[in-house]
Amino acid sequence: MQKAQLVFIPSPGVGHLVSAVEIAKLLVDRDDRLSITVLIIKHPNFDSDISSNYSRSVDRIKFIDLPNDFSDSNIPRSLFASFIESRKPRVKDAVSNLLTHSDSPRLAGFVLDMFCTCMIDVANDFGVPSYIFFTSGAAFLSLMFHAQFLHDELSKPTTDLKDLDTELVVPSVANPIPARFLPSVLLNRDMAMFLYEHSRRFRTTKGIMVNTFAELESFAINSFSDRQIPPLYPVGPILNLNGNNYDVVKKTEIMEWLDDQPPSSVVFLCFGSMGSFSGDQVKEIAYALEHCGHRFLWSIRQSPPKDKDKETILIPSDYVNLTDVLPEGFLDRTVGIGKVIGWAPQVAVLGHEAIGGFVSHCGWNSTLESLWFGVPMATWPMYAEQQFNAFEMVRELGLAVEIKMDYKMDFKSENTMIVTADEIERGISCLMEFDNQIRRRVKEMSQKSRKALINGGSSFSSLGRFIDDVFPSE
Ligand SMILES: O=c1ccn([C@@H]2O[C@H](COP(=O)(O)OP(=O)(O)O[C@H]3O[C@H](CO)[C@@H](O)[C@H](O)[C@H]3O)[C@@H](O)[C@H]2O)c(=O)[nH]1
Repeated sequence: MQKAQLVFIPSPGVGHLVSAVEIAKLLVDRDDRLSITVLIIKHPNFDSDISSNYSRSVDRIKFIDLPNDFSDSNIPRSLFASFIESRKPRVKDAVSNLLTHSDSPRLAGFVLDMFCTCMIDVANDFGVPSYIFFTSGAAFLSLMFHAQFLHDELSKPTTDLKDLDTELVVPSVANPIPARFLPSVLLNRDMAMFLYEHSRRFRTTKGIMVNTFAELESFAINSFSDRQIPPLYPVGPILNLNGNNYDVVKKTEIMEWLDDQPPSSVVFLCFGSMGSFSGDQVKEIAYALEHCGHRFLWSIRQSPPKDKDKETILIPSDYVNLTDVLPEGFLDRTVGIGKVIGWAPQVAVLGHEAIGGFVSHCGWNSTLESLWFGVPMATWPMYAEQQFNAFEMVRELGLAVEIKMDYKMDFKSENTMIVTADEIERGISCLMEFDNQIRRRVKEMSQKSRKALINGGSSFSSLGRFIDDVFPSE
C-alpha cells in the first residue's frame, strides 16, 4: 500500500488551531494510507496549551511542539508575520527529523494556515507542494483575493474606502457591500498589506481546503470558477464537537443551570477568544438584558491592558470579581433569569436545548457551530473578518439578525464605539421571537451542515477529491 504523510502548520490561537486538528483527524480517519504531523507554533501570548487538549496518541497523527525561543515575549501585532517567519528553521529541522526515519512515508505536502504562507518556502525546499486549510469562509477567501487584485492590478486598495459612504461590488456576495461593513482587517493599512501578501501566496499553492460547505456558501464558491485560483475544496463544517478541556466543576454548574431552563428560552452571549468590552459597554449590555427580560447566559471577559505604542497581542482573561464591572445589584436582580460566566464551554452550551439564540462576534467557528446546532445568531462583530461574516449571514443568507455589522473593536485604546442598551435589546428581542423565519432557515441549514459531512455529502466528496490529489497515481 502506498503511504504518504502531510505536515500541518496551524497558526497559534484557538480559532485556527482547533479546526486544523479536526480536519487532520478527519483525513486520517478517512484514509488509512495517510499520516499527519501537526507542528504546533507556541506564541507566548496565546493559549497554545489548547493542543494538550487533544490526545497526543491519535492514531497516525503526531503533534510536535516547536520550541518557543522568540526573544521578546510581547510580540506586537505588526510583528506577527516576522514571528511566524522566525519559525522557519524550526519547521525545517522538525520536518528533516521526520524524514530521517527509515520507515517514514513519502512526504506529500504541507497544509498551512492562512497566516503561515511563508512556510511555502520550506515546503519548496523539500520539493513538496503546499495546500492551505482556510479557517474562515469561502466568501471571505474570495474577498481576500479580490482586495489583493484591486490593490495590485488596479491600484485601488480597500483602505481608501475607510471613511467613505460608498459600496463595493465583490465577486463573493450578490449584494454590493457598504464600505463600513468591510472587515476591519481590510480597512487597516498594515493588516491589509499582510492579507494581500498571503493572497498572493495562496495563488501559488496546489489547493485550498475551506472550512465551509457548498450548501451554505454556493454563491461564494461559484465566484471562484472563472478566476485563476487553485482548486477549492469546501470540506466543512469542521468542528470540535467534544469541546476543549474545560473545568469540569464549572461546566457541570453551567449545564445544570441550563437543564433548569425551558427549551429555547435562553439567549447566550459570547464573543470569541479575543472579545472583550469597556466597562461602559458591559453596562449597556447589562441594562439591555435586564430590561428585555429574556433568560440569558453571558460569557464576559476582561480586556487586557491597552498598549498604545506596541499594540501587543494580549488576550482577555476571566474577571476575578464580576461586580467590579457590572452595574450595582445586577447579579442580585437577575439571579432568577440569568447567569454570568467567563470562558464558556461554548459547543456544549450551543448544543443544549435551552439555548434559543446566540449573540456572537461572528468568528467563523462560532458561526458554523451555531448553524450546526440550529441556533440563530444576532451579529456583533468585533475584529478580524467578522464584520464581513456578519454581512454575509444577515444580508446575503438571511441566517442571522443584526445587532451591529460595523462595530470595530479598538485593540489600542478604550475609544471603541458604544452600542446602546436600546440597540442591543432590539436585536435580542428580534432574535428570541419564537417563530421567526430566520429560526426556520437556520434549522434547515443545520440539517444541511450535517448532511454535507456524511458519505455522499458535498464536503465528504470534496475531501475525497483532496485525498485523490495527495495520492495522484492511484
Ligand atoms: O468562551 C468561549 C469563547 C470561544 N470558545 C470557542 O473558541 C472558538 C472561537 O473561534 P471563532 O468563533 O472563530 O472566534 P476567534 O477565536 O475570534 O477566531 C479567529 O479565527 C477565526 C477563524 O479563522 C476567525 O473567523 C475569527 O474572526 C478570528 O478572530 C470557537 O470554537 C468557540 O466555541 C469557547 O469555547 N468559549
